[in-house]
Amino acid sequence: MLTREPGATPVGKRLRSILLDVSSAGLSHRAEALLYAADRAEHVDTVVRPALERGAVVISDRYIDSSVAYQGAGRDLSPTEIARINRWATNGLVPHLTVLLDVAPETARERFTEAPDRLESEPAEFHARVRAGFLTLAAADAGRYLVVDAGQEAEAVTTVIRHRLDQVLPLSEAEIEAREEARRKAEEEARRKAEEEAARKAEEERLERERQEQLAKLRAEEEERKRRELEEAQRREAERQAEEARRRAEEAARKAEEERARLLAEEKARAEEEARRRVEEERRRKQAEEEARLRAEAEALRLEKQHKAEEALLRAEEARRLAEAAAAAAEAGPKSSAPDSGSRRSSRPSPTPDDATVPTPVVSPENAPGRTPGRSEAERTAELPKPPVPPSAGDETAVLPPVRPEADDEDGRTGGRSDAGTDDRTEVLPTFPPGAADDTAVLPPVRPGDAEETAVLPPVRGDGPADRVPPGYFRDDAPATRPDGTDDRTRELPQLDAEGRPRRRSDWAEETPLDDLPSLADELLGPHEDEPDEGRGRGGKGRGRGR
Ligand SMILES: Nc1ncnc2c1ncn2[C@@H]1O[C@H](COP(=O)(O)OP(=O)(O)OP(=O)(O)O)[C@@H](O)[C@H]1O
Ligand SMILES: Cc1cn([C@H]2C[C@H](O)[C@@H](COP(=O)(O)O)O2)c(=O)[nH]c1=O
Repeated sequence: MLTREPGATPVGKRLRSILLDVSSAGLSHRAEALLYAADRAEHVDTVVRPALERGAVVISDRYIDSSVAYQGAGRDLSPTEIARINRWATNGLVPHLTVLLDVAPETARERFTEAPDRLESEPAEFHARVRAGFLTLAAADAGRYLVVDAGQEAEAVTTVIRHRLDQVLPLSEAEIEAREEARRKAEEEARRKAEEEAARKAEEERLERERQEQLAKLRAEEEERKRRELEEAQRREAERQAEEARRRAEEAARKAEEERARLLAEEKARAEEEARRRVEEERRRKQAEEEARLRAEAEALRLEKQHKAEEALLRAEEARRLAEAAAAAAEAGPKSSAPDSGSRRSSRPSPTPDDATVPTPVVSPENAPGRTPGRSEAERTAELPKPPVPPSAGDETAVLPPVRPEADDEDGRTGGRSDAGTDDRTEVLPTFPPGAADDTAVLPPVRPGDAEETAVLPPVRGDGPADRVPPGYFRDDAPATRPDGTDDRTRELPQLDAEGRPRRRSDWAEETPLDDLPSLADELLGPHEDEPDEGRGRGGKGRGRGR
């Protein structure tokens, strides 16, 4: 039970007013002390004791110690007398615990909420003695006092006081029930918290499991993704390697094909080159054979012509001798020699004494001795009838002396004889007069069908024996210039067309190695001294004239 002094009872209320009202100023200290004791006696008797008897815990705001401090220490009264009066007034009721809230008088004055009453209006020294009186009482009986610093926070003051009361005061049923309820609540709270904690932990564990499972799933997915990426990379690498291998194989095949093609091309080129070489060798072989054949033919022809020329010369020489013999016989006795001469040349007129030589037999294609059907015109004109030649005449005409220029006579003929003897005369051939040379150099055109006529040349009449042989027996000294300007003077007659113009040499008439062969005159008379060696190739025919 909470109660207070002065004023807890009706009498105490009226006493409080008397005591605290400032209008009571001047109240004697003993009256004041007795009034506070009277209030207390009434209070204990009517309030405290009844409460204590009911078993209540009575907490009273102020009691006997306030009178000892204020009226004993503060005033000029004896604290012991104040204490004895109050023990008497309360019949010796002493509290179990007295809590002294100690605070400085200045602090207490600052906490005033109302106008200070008559005691609060006392000076500071009064309040200082009151404070000292309390502390002395507390110090005198420390077991019953609890001195609390009231200058601290109110909650702190409360805690200190409650703590001390819990040690002194027994628990009430309500307090015991409250404590049991609190314990149950605490246990329930603890169980709830434990369950919540368990649930939280379970949830956390579940979440952790889920998180771990999610992590594991993510790791698995990541590993699967990496595995697939690795497989994809490996697949791509395998494809790349396969593609690379295929490309290399294709490249190798291409190179092999190129190498094969190159080898085939080389083989083909070699074969073609070999074929060309063989063809060329065959052509050269055939050409060599042809050239050999042509050389053989030319050599045979040359030998044949040489032989024929020698025979013709021998016959001419023999004819000349016969003519000279006939002339001598005629001078000696024309009638005796005439028959012999006439018997030989019954079909021809006898030569006159003025003739330098015997009449040259006219050679025609029909009566040309040794004529071979199918020969060319040139060949036919070169062949002369063979006059009778003594067996020994060939030896005499085989070696002819050189012709000396001074032997030529005024007419340009080479009828002079050398001092070497009779054989030399056969070396000196008559020079055709300008007119005669023209007759033989420019022949009438050869027409088809009358080719035989061009072969019958008119006899050349001159002073020398050679003038009496038909053209063709000996080569003309005068150059027979061809219409085309070439200087073929012996082997070929000029070829003229119907109008008398030189016939163009046919395209097919290619030059042959025979062109470079020495002519018959070359063989018989030797090379021309005034011609350069390099000119003897192509212009070999007809050289040696004028010798
Ligand atoms: N520890 C404290 N800290 C601050 N303020 C306090 C404290 N204790 C009390 N007070 C205030 O001081 C004033 C006086 O307090 P309180 O009434 O308890 O003193 P009292 O001495 O019992 O007064 P009264 O003589 O009128 O009974 C009140 O307003 C109260 O709130
Ligand atoms: C009990 C008692 C009190 N007093 C004084 C102390 C105070 O100033 C007042 C009481 O006022 P409160 O506000 O109730 O504290 O009275 C005293 O002088 N003697 C006493 O015995």
